[in-house]
Amino acid sequence: MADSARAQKLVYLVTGGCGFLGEHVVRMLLQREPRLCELRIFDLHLGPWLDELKTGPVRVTAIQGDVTQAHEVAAAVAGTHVVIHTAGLVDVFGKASPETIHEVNVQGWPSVTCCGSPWTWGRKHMPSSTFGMGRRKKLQLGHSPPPHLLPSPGTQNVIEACVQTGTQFLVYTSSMEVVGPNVKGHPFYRGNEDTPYEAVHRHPYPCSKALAERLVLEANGRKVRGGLPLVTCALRPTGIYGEGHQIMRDFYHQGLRLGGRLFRAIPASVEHGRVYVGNVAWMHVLVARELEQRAALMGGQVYFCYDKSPYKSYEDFNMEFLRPCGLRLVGTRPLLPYWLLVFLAALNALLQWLLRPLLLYAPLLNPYTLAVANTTFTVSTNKAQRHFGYEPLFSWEDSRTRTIRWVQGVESSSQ
Ligand SMILES: NC(=O)C1=CN([C@@H]2O[C@H](COP(=O)(O)OP(=O)(O)OC[C@H]3O[C@@H](n4cnc5c(N)ncnc54)[C@H](O)[C@@H]3O)[C@@H](O)[C@H]2O)C=CC1
Ligand SMILES: CC(C)CCC[C@@H](C)[C@H]1CC[C@H]2[C@@H]3[C@H](O)CC4=CC(=O)CC[C@]4(C)[C@H]3CC[C@]12C
Repeated sequence: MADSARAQKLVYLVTGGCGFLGEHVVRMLLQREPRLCELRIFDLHLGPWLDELKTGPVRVTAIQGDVTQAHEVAAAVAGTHVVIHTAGLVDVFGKASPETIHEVNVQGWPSVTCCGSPWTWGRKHMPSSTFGMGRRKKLQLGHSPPPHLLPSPGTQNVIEACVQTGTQFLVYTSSMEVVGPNVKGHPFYRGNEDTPYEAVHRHPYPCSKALAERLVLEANGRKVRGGLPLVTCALRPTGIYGEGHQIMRDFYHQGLRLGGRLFRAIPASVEHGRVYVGNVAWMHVLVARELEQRAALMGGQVYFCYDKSPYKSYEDFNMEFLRPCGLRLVGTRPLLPYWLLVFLAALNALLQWLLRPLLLYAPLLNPYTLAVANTTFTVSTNKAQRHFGYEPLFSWEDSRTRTIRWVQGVESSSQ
């Protein structure tokens, strides 16, 4: 590496750096950001694989911490140039309470009802939101509590830490879920960042991501310590797949238990947007790199994460990896009628509620996951290419091969 590049000595922080996406972002930064001199990895749970990174030329600092603790976040952020905030509670199965999801993903404001939904978490109510646009001024998510009333946790902590310690660049991992699918099951077909879509959420996870994204975008332009403006932007991956994808692993094991078969539940015509984890990581690295030079263009913007992965139903897409590992998908049409799936999903939700005092019952199928899996949501955009020159680093063939290899590794390691 050229001395001049190294001389710039950039310090990066990746929150959630030990998660599925976070680990790929960390590895990508080490491979593809020549100006890096220190990489801080902040996570609730640190992985043993971090040790192998500590022998390279970049100083790797692992920090066990909790984003809901303002002082821990501030200590980790102090002295960094760029923060990539991927940490989050990704829970659509009802494992965590709505309050916990909100606290980790957004801020410590336990009494917020999200996005015009009847999903009441507490006393306050927020009106409906309109999403599907790239510009901050169009966001209509209702009124935030006044800042002096905000306790600190979650994404709010990360923003405040940047402001207080003088870190100028913040990249936030948002989600397609910020847009949809909405509770009405409207399809979003080949949409882009400007496609109008009625984003109405009921579930705590998309609500929390939508609120957090708004906080991040609204923070763009705030003066950080030293007087420079904070530059923020948000990346919205669709369903991420690739090495380390827990749900893929679960489907694989379920298929093995069922004698090498999975049973089609969702019509093949329902398309679901997917993106390879390596390309999502690459987009994060590129955004972080370009934010300084293109602050006026990129600050306060949202970008869908996309690549050349084909548009398919959730199950058909998974079979691209599971078929070469010996599984087959039974049925060209769903085996169970949709009304029965709706009934089973509702039954699961009821059982979860009844059993809660005794045990955690969190199956894959619930009314929310059924609605998401059963609604077409695909993106088609080139905004990232136009704004910061993004091209997928991994072709579809490459992404597929890497994922298959990983699933096959899961198989051999579990034997
Ligand atoms: N998995 C997916 O398909 C998609 C994920 N995303 C977003 O990408 C981000 C990363 O998601 P994944 O890697 O899939 O999830 P993950 O669960 O594998 O990673 C999240 C990481 O955040 C850490 N974390 C959780 N709570 C924390 C806390 N209080 N303090 C510090 N660290 C904490 C976890 O320990 C974990 O390592 C999340 O923000 C998620 O909302 C967005 C779109 C799709
Ligand atoms: C037979 C069942 C009906 C099939 C259930 C599949 C579901 C578990 C998954 C279908 C769609 C997934 C979600 C989607 O990819 C979008 C997501 C974005 C995120 O930010 C987090 C994860 C997720 C909500 C993802 C979760 C699993 C599905 C609901």
